[in-house]
Amino acid sequence: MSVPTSSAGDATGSKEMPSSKGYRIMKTPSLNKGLAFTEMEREELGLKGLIPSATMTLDSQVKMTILEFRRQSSPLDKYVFLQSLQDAHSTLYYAVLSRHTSECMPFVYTPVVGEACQKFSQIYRHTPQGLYLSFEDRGKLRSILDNWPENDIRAIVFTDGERILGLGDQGLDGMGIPIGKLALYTACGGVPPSQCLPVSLDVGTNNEDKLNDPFYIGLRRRRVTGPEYDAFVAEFIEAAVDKYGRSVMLQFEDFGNKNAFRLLERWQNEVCCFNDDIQGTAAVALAGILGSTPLTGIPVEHHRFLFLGAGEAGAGIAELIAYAVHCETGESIEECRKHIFMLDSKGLVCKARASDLQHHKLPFAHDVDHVPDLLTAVRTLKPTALIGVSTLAKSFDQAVIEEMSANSARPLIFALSNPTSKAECTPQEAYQWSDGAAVYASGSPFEPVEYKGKAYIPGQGNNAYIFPGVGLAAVACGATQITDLDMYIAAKALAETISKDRLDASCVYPRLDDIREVSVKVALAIVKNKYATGHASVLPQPLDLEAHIRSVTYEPRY
Ligand SMILES: NC(=O)C1=CN([C@@H]2O[C@H](COP(=O)(O)OP(=O)(O)OC[C@H]3O[C@@H](n4cnc5c(N)ncnc54)[C@H](OP(=O)(O)O)[C@@H]3O)[C@@H](O)[C@H]2O)C=CC1
Ligand SMILES: CC(=O)C(=O)O
Ligand SMILES: [Mg+2]
Repeated sequence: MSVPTSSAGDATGSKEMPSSKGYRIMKTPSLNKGLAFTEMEREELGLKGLIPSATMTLDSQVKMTILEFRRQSSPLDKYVFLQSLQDAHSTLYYAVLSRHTSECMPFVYTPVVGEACQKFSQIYRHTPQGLYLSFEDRGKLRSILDNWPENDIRAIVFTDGERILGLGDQGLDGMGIPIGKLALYTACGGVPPSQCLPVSLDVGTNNEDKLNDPFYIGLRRRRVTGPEYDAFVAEFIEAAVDKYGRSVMLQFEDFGNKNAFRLLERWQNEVCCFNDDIQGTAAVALAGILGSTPLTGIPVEHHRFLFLGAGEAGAGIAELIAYAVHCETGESIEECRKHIFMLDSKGLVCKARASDLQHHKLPFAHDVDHVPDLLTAVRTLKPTALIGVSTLAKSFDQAVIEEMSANSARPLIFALSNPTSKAECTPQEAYQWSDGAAVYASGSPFEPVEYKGKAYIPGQGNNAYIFPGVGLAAVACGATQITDLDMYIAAKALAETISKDRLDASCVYPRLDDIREVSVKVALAIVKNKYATGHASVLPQPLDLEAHIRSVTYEPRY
């Protein structure tokens, strides 16, 4: 990024851009070094007097900042503190996030980003953190992209805010999600922050509280639907590809499921895109299942799966499991789906309901009797793995977990709904009600648990283990397409990173503090596949793919 130049006589009225070069440098987050500017830089760049005389290294700045972060009193204060740091001093922000990933991640991402989205209008800080593309500006999106200060964008996360975590329609306030996800692209995947762009597609909201809130900063109208909605999304995607090129990676995030499946089908073979809630979640869940075999003794093809929730996450995970079993055993996908059952808000998805079911549920509408509730489904179907993607807090109750334990010596209990308040059960509950037998994972982070003198670490089964690696892969090889095979490969690569000591604590995911290395492994697996299948545009193929991937990663340093 270059230093903004002084310009007078524009639409800023009588106000002019500051003429001091040093001031403009310090106000540019990616150029600001704060107290780390050297004496020579202070002289040469006109910074004298703008900074106290002390100097500090990046290491000392990180130490000082993490202490200040810890002094913030509420979770939302911590979120705002980190966002303000990102706005003011981005190298320091990414250094803090990269070196204190497990400590800071809950305040950039789930669960606190959920509260931040609910209150996004209240905590809006008047600095551009991404692009807000309003339906009112349809027809002009391509030129609006030129207002963003960076031109070499490689990764975009975009949402229309309709299904923000398990918190429903947040309208424009859902922008907290793309901002948080892209912060993890950089902190966890090493994708350069200048190449990342968060985007909110503001098509209105059906959230009455937002519509009635005088301080809501989004479009004050009910959601755009139908052909106008599709045309607006298409205008954005085409504008992004036109400006940034065929290999710009577009991540659909937190769309409502009536749009998400259709949009993915429409665009997945045309541009480099994926839907994180459908595909990224699928890969992380499959990784946990593959990684659990040493604990359960059950390979994926011998599990019997029951899902609570048959939406984006549920259908995505179920289809990838079937794909994985098909790849492992050679059985047809249809056969592989027969081991997977789903409940939605109307009970068991089954053949008798076929005429009323959404398209994505039909492959799992088996010829079994309808049951209305989870406990009866567990009793009759006898699953060995229970996966919660329902947004229904506390739905895995004692009776359900006990019944699961009767079916399997080490039942898989994945309570993946976000944020924490929506988790189907806590790890404490899962371990206690299964007498320590459950192999548990959650979508949002939980503290380790001690049960009967043994230490358990609840793994975070969150797509954050996948999308930074997918993004890194796409950027490193200029991917032109992301496929289900990529997600299967990513899941296998992630499963291979689980260490013995994590497994000893019944945990089926690696340490979050190791995520940079994990993302390189995920990226390497995908990049190999992209070259093998002709979906890489960085040519000729680098000889050493891992070295190439590492060479494109960003390190926060001055
Ligand atoms: N851990 C992770 O990485 C991820 C977690 N998630 C979480 O998963 C949850 C679901 O997300 P997503 O699939 O995208 O959302 P969707 O809206 O697409 O699907 C939600 C599903 O839950 C079902 N459901 C709702 N209420 C009940 C109920 N009372 N009983 C049974 N089923 C119910 C819905 O039923 P119906 O179809 O009848 O409406 C629907 O099938 C969210 O909390 C989200 O945060 C999502 C992505 C990633
Ligand atoms: C993690 C995530 O993508 C979600 O809960 O929507
Ligand atoms: Mg999501």
